[in-house]
Amino acid sequence: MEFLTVLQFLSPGFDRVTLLAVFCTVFALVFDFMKRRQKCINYPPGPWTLPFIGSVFHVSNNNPYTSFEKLRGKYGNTFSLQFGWTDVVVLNGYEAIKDGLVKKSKDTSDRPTVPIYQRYFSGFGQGIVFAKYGQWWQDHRRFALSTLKNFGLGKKSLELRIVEEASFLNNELEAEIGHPFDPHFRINNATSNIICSLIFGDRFDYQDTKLLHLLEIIDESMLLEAGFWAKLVNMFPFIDGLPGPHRRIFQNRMKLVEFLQEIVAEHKEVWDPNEPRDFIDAFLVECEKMKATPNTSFTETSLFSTSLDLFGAGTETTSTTLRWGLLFMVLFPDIQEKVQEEIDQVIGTERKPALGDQKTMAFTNAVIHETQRFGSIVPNSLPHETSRDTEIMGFSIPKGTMVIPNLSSALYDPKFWAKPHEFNPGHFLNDSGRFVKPEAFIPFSAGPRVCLGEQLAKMELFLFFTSLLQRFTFSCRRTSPNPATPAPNMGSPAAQCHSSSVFDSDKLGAPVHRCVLHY
Ligand code: HEM
Repeated sequence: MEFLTVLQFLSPGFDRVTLLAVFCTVFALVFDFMKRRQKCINYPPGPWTLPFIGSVFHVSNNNPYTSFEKLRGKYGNTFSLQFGWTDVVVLNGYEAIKDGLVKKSKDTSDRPTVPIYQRYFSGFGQGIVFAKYGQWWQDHRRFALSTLKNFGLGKKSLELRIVEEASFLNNELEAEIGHPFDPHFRINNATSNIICSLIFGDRFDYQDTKLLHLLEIIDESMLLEAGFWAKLVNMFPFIDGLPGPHRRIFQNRMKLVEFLQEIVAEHKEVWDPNEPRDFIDAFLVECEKMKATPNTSFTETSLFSTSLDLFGAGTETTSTTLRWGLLFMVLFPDIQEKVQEEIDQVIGTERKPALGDQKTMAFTNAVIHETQRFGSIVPNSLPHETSRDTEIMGFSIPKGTMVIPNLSSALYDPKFWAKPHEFNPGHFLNDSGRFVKPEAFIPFSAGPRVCLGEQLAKMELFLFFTSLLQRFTFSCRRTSPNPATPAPNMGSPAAQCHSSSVFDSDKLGAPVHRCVLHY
């Protein structure tokens, strides 16, 4: 107020509100001008910007991929944007993403401070997903990976757990014969049960209303986090306290924390440090070990953020990919038939699928990979940030710039894919029908921040997908409109066929051993 009084003294006749507005505008213009000067030497080109809002209006909220493609056509594979006052560089095509995330990984592996997550995590440490690039992230990522390995990642025990869960899922779907139903949360429940087994040492029944509520919460939060309001709050953090849908994100977060608090309390009652049963037990052992270390990041509060990261990241992603897979089977029945022929040949009808089958099931493997490529469920990865000045594709990028790896642009890069905009399992098969993986296949991103759950997700995708297709045939309900050919990059398949995302099933008699599940 002192400052305003001085201004008022210098400009008599103007009221305080007018003076404040004039001052803010001048400040914004000067700040914007200084930023432009700072960036102009060899900075990636980009569209024009406006003070305060930057170039955000050049990017569609519903389909950023199309906007990025337009901008890429005009400015090239490495172009710049400005979201509010945040400088952003978008990397397009496999070559630019590899240069940015792999070759310059030491410079680009930080995460930006996203205001909505800053509030989201306040008091609970950084977790892993949005942790800054440094000791905390390194310690927690390493601990999570090695603990998940100890509890079965890549081992037979976890494989058997997934196969068992796939049977539960099949039973659930079978129980719906003759009734219309939506598979969304059952598949979520199945994938979430795998990560729950690793973190909490337990699974949840498909009728468990508590878990169902939590899965709905995660689903809602993910939609809200990608929505308009969250973007607005990230650009203008000061509106964070205003009412709006973004506040649900914080409320949902608290519900998840409360759920975890209960589970941790139960664990502590029967905790034996010599025999950790799951991730929570192992984390508590680590907390005990590090108790005497000053400023240790292994505390009970950080257990919440890390576990929630694994729980959230490990549920929706794999489940969404599986639902894309089912939708593609509905849309391409000839491909579904070929997958089933391979299943019948290699696995048969009685034995349960095993990971070892993968090497003799080139076509099924190709279909799963093509589902991931064409579905592109995390189209822009997670945002990165430069932790020091760097150079990507010959452009100078200053420290503190947000880097968006446009993963879809690599997954549809015409240099690597013969028919990038078609669902074509042939992309992963060579002339003699053997499975091959082009290097531009990066749905899990690349570099040090590559998805921590890649190995787990791959195990789950193969075992769940083959189990489902061993038991069922998926097709469009005779009375339903055919689900529209999906436009990928939209995240969830339900977004494409909302009205028809209900399955209906009826059983065919012998000699066909599969049930038909109708979309
Ligand atoms: C099909 C399934 C999945 C896909 C497509 C996927 C994709 C991704 C992508 C694109 C990233 C961002 C990488 C980057 O910043 O460049 C990521 C990060 C991450 N994912 Fe996944 N993910 C999947 C499943 C999982 C599962 C099952 C887990 C559970 C263990 C998981 C845990 C994580 C974590 C913890 C991170 C943050 C890594 C870090 O910042 O160091 N993901 N994932």
